[in-house]
Amino acid sequence: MRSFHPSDVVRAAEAPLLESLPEGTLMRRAAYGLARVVASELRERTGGIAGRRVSLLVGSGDNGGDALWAGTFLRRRGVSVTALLLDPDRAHPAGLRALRKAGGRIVPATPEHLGDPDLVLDGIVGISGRGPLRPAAAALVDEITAPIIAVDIPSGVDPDTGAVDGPAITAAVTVTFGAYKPVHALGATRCGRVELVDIGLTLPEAGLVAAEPSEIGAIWPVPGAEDDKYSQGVVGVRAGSARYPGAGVLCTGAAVAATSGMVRYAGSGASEVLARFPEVVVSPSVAETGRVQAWVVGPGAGTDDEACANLRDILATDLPVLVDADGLTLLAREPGLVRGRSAHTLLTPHAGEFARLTGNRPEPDRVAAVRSLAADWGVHVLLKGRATLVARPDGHVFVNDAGGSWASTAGAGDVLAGVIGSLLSSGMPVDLAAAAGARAHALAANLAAQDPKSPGAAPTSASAILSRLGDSIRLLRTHIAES
Ligand SMILES: NC(=O)C1=CN([C@@H]2O[C@H](COP(=O)(O)OP(=O)(O)OC[C@H]3O[C@@H](n4cnc5c(N)ncnc54)[C@H](OP(=O)(O)O)[C@@H]3O)[C@@H](O)[C@H]2O)[C@@H](O)CC1
Ligand SMILES: [K+]
Repeated sequence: MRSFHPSDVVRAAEAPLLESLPEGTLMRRAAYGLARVVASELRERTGGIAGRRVSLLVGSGDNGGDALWAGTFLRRRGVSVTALLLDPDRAHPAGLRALRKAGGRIVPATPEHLGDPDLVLDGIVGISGRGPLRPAAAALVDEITAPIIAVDIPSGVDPDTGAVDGPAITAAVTVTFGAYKPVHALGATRCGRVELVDIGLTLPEAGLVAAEPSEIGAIWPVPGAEDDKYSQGVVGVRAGSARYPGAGVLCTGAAVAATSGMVRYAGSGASEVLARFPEVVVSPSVAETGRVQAWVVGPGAGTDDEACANLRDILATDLPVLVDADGLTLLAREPGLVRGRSAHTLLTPHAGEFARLTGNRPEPDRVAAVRSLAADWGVHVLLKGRATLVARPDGHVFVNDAGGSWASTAGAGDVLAGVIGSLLSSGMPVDLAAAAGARAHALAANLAAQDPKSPGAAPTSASAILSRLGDSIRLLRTHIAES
């Protein structure tokens, strides 16, 4: 698992080391690691290190100190270094002295001093930064055309929420120290590739984690020697309606593709489902559906009296239930249906549905928002987005950065619900099922946007995502073989 630690936790972990080590040791450790990444980027991008040009954007705190020390180490390798000071009176004194001594140029932070660098280091703010870039920094950053390496975090992006509320850095690479911070998962599009430099921090267990692909591959249920179609789990799908038959087809098809057990469909779209997926066992109603180990309810299922009665009946069982889409609209009117359940419930809202459930949109602090809904209602919550979050009622959160936004297409949510539902029926813990489903779905969307016969990517669709689920699961499972 990859852990993400908020800034107050990182600061607390730094404190004992700052006490016990000679002054400046921790910063030089961080800066040395940063300089190594910058040097390798220079070599990669320009074919060499000595004689290349690096500009440092230096703010008023230790983040600027990191940049100045990294500049010092790069000077020693023959790099031409210019430090642009945004707040000259507050720039890190020891870093400034070291860079000056090493032969770096130190200038005020104005566009005419930017020159034509090969790389720019963003040392404007680190974990004490709040809000967007201030006007002088924003004006300077506007002029930059070279790739930017962010020091610890991309400045202007909130370190703990990844929220952006005005001008901010978009980095090609972010080099972080001691621990990944929430921004590296929640604001991934601003961070570029993220490299972690170990500075020897001892950290507590994190409340925000991401599963590695190999970990998802390792837990993905596949039939064992003794398994039959029932023993692997049977999922019931109550999705689709006369108005939205496609939702039933997509959701059921995804459940079929995700695991090898059995899928039962209940609803008015049975003939459409059968036409596309003859392996599904269909019945016209929830009451007539055979035994299942988990339910998916809601995608395209409507909000009429019958849909409401079905939701009630399904939630009255002692089985894990995933509620999505129209099911969430109904729940928003009657939250009592899930609050007292003894079995697990997973709600899978997008931001708009989240607002319907709680009265507030989840931004800017999506992690806090999803935790609060999960704790208040005693449910698991998967909040969709580029960074999908899965919160347990106890506050533990999984994050999955999709690595692209190709899944932002109609019907993709129906596919996600089907995948997770079938994992739930296999008996997988709810948070892992949701996190694994989100990962496989995002990967399938990225695969669907690509074509092995030509480079690049193109818009895709929910049907195409469904058709690449098998490839996605195979890829995740190959990671086990490789590791
Ligand atoms: N301690 C150590 O040994 C180690 C520390 N490490 C490094 O230190 C970093 C944290 O450093 P830090 O705490 O000194 O503050 P930092 O993030 O540089 O901000 C400085 C000041 O900027 C200001 N400011 C706020 N928002 C702003 C904005 N939007 N735009 C512009 N300015 C803004 C605000 O001051 P204000 O102007 O509001 O008075 C704030 O106090 C950490 O990320 C890591 O890089 C590593 O080297 C590991 C070892
Ligand atoms: K920074």
